[in-house]
Amino acid sequence: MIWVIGDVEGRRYREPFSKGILARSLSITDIGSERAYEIASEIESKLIDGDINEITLTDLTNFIVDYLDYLDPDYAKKYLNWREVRKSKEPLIILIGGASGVGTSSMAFELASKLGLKNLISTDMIREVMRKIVSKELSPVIHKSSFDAHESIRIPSIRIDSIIEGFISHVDVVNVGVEAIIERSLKEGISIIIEGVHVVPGFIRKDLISKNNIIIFTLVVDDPETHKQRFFTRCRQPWVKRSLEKYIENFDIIRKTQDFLIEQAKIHDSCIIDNVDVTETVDIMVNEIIEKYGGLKNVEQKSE
Ligand SMILES: Nc1ncnc2c1ncn2[C@@H]1O[C@H](COP(=O)(O)OP(=O)(O)O)[C@@H](O)[C@H]1O
Ligand SMILES: O=C(O)[C@@H](COP(=O)(O)O)OP(=O)(O)O
Repeated sequence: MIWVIGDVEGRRYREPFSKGILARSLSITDIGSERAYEIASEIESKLIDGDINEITLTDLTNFIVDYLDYLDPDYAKKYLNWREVRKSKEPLIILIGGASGVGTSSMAFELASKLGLKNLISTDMIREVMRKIVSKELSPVIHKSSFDAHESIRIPSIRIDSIIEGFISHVDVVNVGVEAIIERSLKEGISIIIEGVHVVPGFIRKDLISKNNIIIFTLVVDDPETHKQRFFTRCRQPWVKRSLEKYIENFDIIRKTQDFLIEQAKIHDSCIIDNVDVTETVDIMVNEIIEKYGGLKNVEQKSE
């Protein structure tokens, strides 16, 4: 048995070396789960061959980095960068927005797997809970979708496109719930990914979004045909209950909401990603996170 020695607030602890834990921590590189497990086994064998049955977490990390560097310096670099990110005293809160069907749910899942983050919530789910609390009479807009919320606006404004007005009203209400999740995550120190059409640059309270440990991405699908196909691939899954018709009928409106999201992302200088290739989308998000968050040991609020 190899024991790994660490300390929390000066109190020493030890836990058995686990190839599974080590393999999962290598997910940030592009090694792939099978090879990651092989590398974890190779590292374990080297420790045993070196008659090491107790090792500090720091020495184990250095041992892993040296072995990764020997295999491929890029593996070591990605592993080290990610460990820097995880040293921060603040939780990592990742917001992934985008019009319906662009891939926010799928990319959130891929990113969570890559980063080893356990908490992931969709704004659709937040909205569902809020719908139970707020009646249709009191807030008709929350009981609609983002792309048909305009139908619930009782007195449409003459100054703004009614579709965008409906979208704004719908997003604004759901954001009360989104902000509650962000506040809870900050309070508890929980890293989380929040994804969905209701994550819109400029809609989340400035005192929250200005924190350096909160990062927002806007996914888009530039090509309309590719975007439309996404609804077909999603509805192809036998367990998916949402009707394809509803999205195809409202496709032009959904594209209009995407144009609004792009406008908002540009105004608020937030990262826009054309979500065409899964690996590329995830790599862009990982690199952005490491760049923005990696050097922060003690996260402080950005100056106003
Ligand atoms: N980068 C991508 N390349 C190919 N297909 C994708 C990509 N991102 C998402 N998809 C697929 O598109 C469909 C819609 O994605 P989903 O995550 O459900 O969208 P959203 O949550 O934004 O409505 C799903 O079938 C998903 O597998
Ligand atoms: O409100 C909306 O635009 C969609 C967002 O869901 P995604 O398409 O982004 O999953 O929710 P809906 O009411 O269609 O279930």
